[in-house]
Amino acid sequence: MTLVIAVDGPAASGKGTIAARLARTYGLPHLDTGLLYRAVGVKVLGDGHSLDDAEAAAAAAWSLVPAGLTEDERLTTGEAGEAASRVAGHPAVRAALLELQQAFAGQPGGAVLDGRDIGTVIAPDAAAKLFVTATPEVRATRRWKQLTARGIDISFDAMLADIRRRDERDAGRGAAPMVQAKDAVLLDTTDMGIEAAFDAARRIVETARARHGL
Ligand SMILES: Nc1ncnc2c1ncn2[C@@H]1O[C@H](COP(=O)(O)OP(=O)(O)O)[C@@H](O)[C@H]1O
Ligand SMILES: Nc1ccn([C@@H]2O[C@H](COP(=O)(O)OP(=O)(O)O)[C@@H](O)[C@H]2O)c(=O)n1
Repeated sequence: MTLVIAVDGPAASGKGTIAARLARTYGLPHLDTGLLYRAVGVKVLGDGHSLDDAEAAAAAAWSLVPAGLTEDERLTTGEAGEAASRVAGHPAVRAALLELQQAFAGQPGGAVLDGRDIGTVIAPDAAAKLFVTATPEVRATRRWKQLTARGIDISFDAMLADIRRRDERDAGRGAAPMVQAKDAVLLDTTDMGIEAAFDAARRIVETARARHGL
């Protein structure tokens, strides 16, 4: 068994920060799977299609080139997050992105992936599974600070409404809904700073490593 770490959770819970630090700590490659859905959503909009057009979204997903997504600033906006969550509801889009994610998780040396369905669908046999969460208010505050620091103008109330809407859509969809895997450990970071959250995450991974002899 290899060390595959699945980090799932709702928007702005800190899963990406935790996943990136775990990857550095254990010397593993990291895939932010949200970027794949963001890239599909942005492509659909850029091509002038409706986000409800499952066929156009699936075509965008099949033609996706994952290289360079982390450097693409267009994928970090609130609109990209919203578009991502709309196209993510199409089963054909999820099917198109499945193989790529499973290949990443299946690398011989192990991997860290963060998203919504890593522990449930992409890597159900992952050695360590975390479900990172925090209250909507705290998550909206984190995302608001992150976006305003980049000069993006959005009110806190609009941010909170965005977060709540996305939570509802992601948890309520039929295809691979956001849900904590039965064997995932819940990490509520509402009252934790980044350091404390990371320490807690590392302890969860250490326990899983010991259990699997990794
Ligand atoms: N425990 C924490 N306390 C305070 N801020 C945090 C914490 N974890 C992450 N952040 C900050 O919140 C924002 C969203 O974190 P991120 O890791 O991108 O979330 P996600 O990947 O779940 O959307 C970032 O600006 C990050 O630096
Ligand atoms: N594994 C994943 C990752 C993201 N997504 C979708 O993509 C959207 C954007 O994901 P993200 O992880 O980039 O969003 P944030 O949590 O960073 O705001 C989510 O709201 C989900 O709808 C998904 O369905 N499955």
